[in-house]
Amino acid sequence: MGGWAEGDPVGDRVFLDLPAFRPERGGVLPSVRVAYETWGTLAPDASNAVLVEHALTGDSHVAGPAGPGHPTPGWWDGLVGPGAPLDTDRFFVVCANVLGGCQGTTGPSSLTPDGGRWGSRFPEITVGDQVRVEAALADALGISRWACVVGGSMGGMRALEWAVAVPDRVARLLFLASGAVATADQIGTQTTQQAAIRADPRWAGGDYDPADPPVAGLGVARRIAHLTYRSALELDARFGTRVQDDGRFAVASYLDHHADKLAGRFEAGSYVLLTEAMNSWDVGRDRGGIEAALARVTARSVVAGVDGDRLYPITQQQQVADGLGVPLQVISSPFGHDGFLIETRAVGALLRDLLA
Ligand SMILES: CC(=O)SCCNC(=O)CCNC(=O)[C@H](O)C(C)(C)COP(=O)(O)OP(=O)(O)OC[C@H]1O[C@@H](n2cnc3c(N)ncnc32)[C@H](O)[C@@H]1OP(=O)(O)O
Ligand SMILES: N[C@@H](CCO)C(=O)O
Repeated sequence: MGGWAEGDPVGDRVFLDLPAFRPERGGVLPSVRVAYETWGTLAPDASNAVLVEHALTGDSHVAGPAGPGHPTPGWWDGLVGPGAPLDTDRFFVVCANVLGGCQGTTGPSSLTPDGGRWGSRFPEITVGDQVRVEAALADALGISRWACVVGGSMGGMRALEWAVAVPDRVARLLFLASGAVATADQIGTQTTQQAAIRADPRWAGGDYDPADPPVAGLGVARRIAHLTYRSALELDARFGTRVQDDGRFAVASYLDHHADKLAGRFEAGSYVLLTEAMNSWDVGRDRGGIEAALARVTARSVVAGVDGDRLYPITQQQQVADGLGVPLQVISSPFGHDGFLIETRAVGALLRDLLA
């Protein structure tokens, strides 16, 4: 299907410094740094730009190997590159680390002007705030209208917010494995994850020592989250009741592994802040409700979900598809929510159709 290959041109992570930013719920960030990567070449009229929005623990590194500033290989590696669905011979692909994140964009682990870390002083942020920062990035890059905005899960929220907040700036939209508003189930599992982090004494109210972070709490949060990202059937088929030589249930060992990996690459402060932004997500707030908000969208849209997704059930994408007046595309996958990351062939086919 194409995709990034050794030797292909890839953008290094670059930074844009923005002036003071006022989040909608109060407070002020005296400056905001945005870390982003690009692939391909921007057309002289800037008409070929595609914005890719990463999910909760993702970053700007959509494609390419792991490296400095990219703790993991590209999370949609096969989808970006010459001849790939996001064909870098045609498109200029942009992905920025989200406001509040921890892979180069300003977040709770960033330094304040007084030289300390933001920690608990970091203001509450919303998905709308995150998109306003991305709009400033688009302005700086000279992109007045995206050829396409693409996102899954938390990235789907930002993609939809773009298409609703500034419809004239989004020509096409791929909304994947996400919802128009947080559900009680999502808020419940995410606040439980936050509670696990807060219960770690190292959390210190959010002002933890960066040399001794609350990895135990973050690890428990990831275990809970990871269970919601996969399906019960898949886990049972893979691990069943198997006990490893080290005495651990195989599934517990698998979750330990994912907990350790996340704790090694992610900040607990960003985890709490970003899950709270997801908890407050409601595209219809202050817009007369979800239906009225979706009616603002002018982008040619594809809405897709994963059939076994227990976290963002397909009914949530059906609501968005109905509101946008498009058919719902269902990706069949045993993996559940993580299907949006794993089923790149199916996602690629949707992208090719949308961008044809
Ligand atoms: C846009 C974004 O969201 S970006 C962020 C996405 N990336 C991540 O979240 C990174 C964490 N990983 C994941 O969430 C998922 O692994 C995905 C979606 C990326 C990939 O899913 P899959 O390919 O199905 O991988 P899977 O969940 O099976 O995990 C494989 C890992 O588990 C390990 N593993 C499997 N069984 C066991 C076990 N019994 N004990 C310990 N480890 C185990 C494998 O060795 C492998 O380790 P590695 O990733 O260090 O190589
Ligand atoms: N594995 C994804 C799932 C959230 O959508 C992540 O960690 O971002």
